[in-house]
Amino acid sequence: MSSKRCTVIGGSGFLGRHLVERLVDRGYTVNVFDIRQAYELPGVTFHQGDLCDKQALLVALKDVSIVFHCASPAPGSDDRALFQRVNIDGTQTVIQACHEAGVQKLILTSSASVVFEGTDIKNGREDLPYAKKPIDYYTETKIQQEKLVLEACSKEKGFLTVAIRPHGIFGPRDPQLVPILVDTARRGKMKFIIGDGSNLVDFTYVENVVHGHILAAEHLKADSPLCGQAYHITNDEPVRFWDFMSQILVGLGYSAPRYHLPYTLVYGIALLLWLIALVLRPLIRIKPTFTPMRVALAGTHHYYSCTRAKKDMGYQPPVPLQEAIVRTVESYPHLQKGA
Ligand SMILES: NC(=O)C1=CN([C@@H]2O[C@H](COP(=O)(O)OP(=O)(O)OC[C@H]3O[C@@H](n4cnc5c(N)ncnc54)[C@H](O)[C@@H]3O)[C@@H](O)[C@H]2O)C=CC1
Ligand SMILES: CC(C)=CCC[C@@H](C)[C@H]1CC[C@H]2C3=C(CC[C@]12C)[C@@]1(C)CCC(=O)C[C@@H]1CC3
Repeated sequence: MSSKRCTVIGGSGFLGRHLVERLVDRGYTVNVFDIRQAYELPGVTFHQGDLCDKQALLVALKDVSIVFHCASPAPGSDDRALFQRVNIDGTQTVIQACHEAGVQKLILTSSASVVFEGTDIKNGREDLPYAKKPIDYYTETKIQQEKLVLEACSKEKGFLTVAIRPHGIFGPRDPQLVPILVDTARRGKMKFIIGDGSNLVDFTYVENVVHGHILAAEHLKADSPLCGQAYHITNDEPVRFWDFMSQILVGLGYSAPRYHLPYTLVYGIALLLWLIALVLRPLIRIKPTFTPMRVALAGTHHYYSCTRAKKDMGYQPPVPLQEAIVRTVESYPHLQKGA
């Protein structure tokens, strides 16, 4: 079995597709397994299916030595059953399928949010405890998913696992961050800064996240410290949340937010709106822009140390933040003001 044959589960998604493209550039033979086929690429074989279906997975894992698992329902969904089915039950199925297919390495895309509870994290390391009160169902199931994958690591069985924890991934073709931001600006709701605007956050360029995944796959060996461990992968340049948002907005021709609102006031209003939406749910479905989770993400410090990744796999982010922002803004001409 060639060590350069791999399958990317979730390879049609934002991160997955960037990963697939880079793997192909580096001479890997790549299978994509996803519930949808979003593109075609020479040298890449697509397998359409649900990762909860072991038989479908086994076809895509045949003769493969490395599996990257970066599939998940979108974090914005509030479908608890879907998160449980895909992130927990489905990940168990992925692990079983890897065993049966003789896969040697499993690289999971986890999330730095597994330790975030809505309060400040400054330079957080991987040994922070998992969140006892995760901010949403998505994060709750990402925690369980990471535990499953790391506990499955077994040198005896020749099955090695590692989890990559990125934070705030952005870049070309991202369907979340820039589109949500522009949509909010177009609705005239990007006028306010929550808090004093000094909170630092990690935003990580997608190519740097891809680099971290490939380094992890290539350094994961029976005698390496990576076995069964989690690694933060960020741009290693924490930035003020509101400066980052403003740079993207101004780059696309919109005004930067200017007026400050107290954090506790906005959080309280978001909590009230969330409760109202919950009560009215049997009658009408409302999706407020300002959810408590979003307000917490926009108004607290949450940045992480990637010292462990630097030490164990020689990680350094190849694309600096300013260049990443320019590349990202240029990649969204259709979201420019007036376009
Ligand atoms: N975007 C971000 O800022 C961050 C993302 N992550 C993680 O990175 C990973 C990739 O995220 P994105 O690329 O942003 O998401 P995405 O939504 O663009 O990609 C996810 C892919 O998974 C596929 N998928 C979903 N359910 C599936 C199922 N049952 N069977 C097979 N495929 C399925 C989707 O079709 C999609 O192509 C996820 O695990 C996410 O939790 C972690 C931290 C931050
Ligand atoms: C670092 C990190 C985890 C980023 C995640 C991405 C999203 C959660 C953000 C992308 C756009 C952000 C955004 C807001 C909250 C967080 C995001 C959805 C607001 C809704 C916060 C309140 C506002 O004033 C408007 C913001 C629009 C953009």
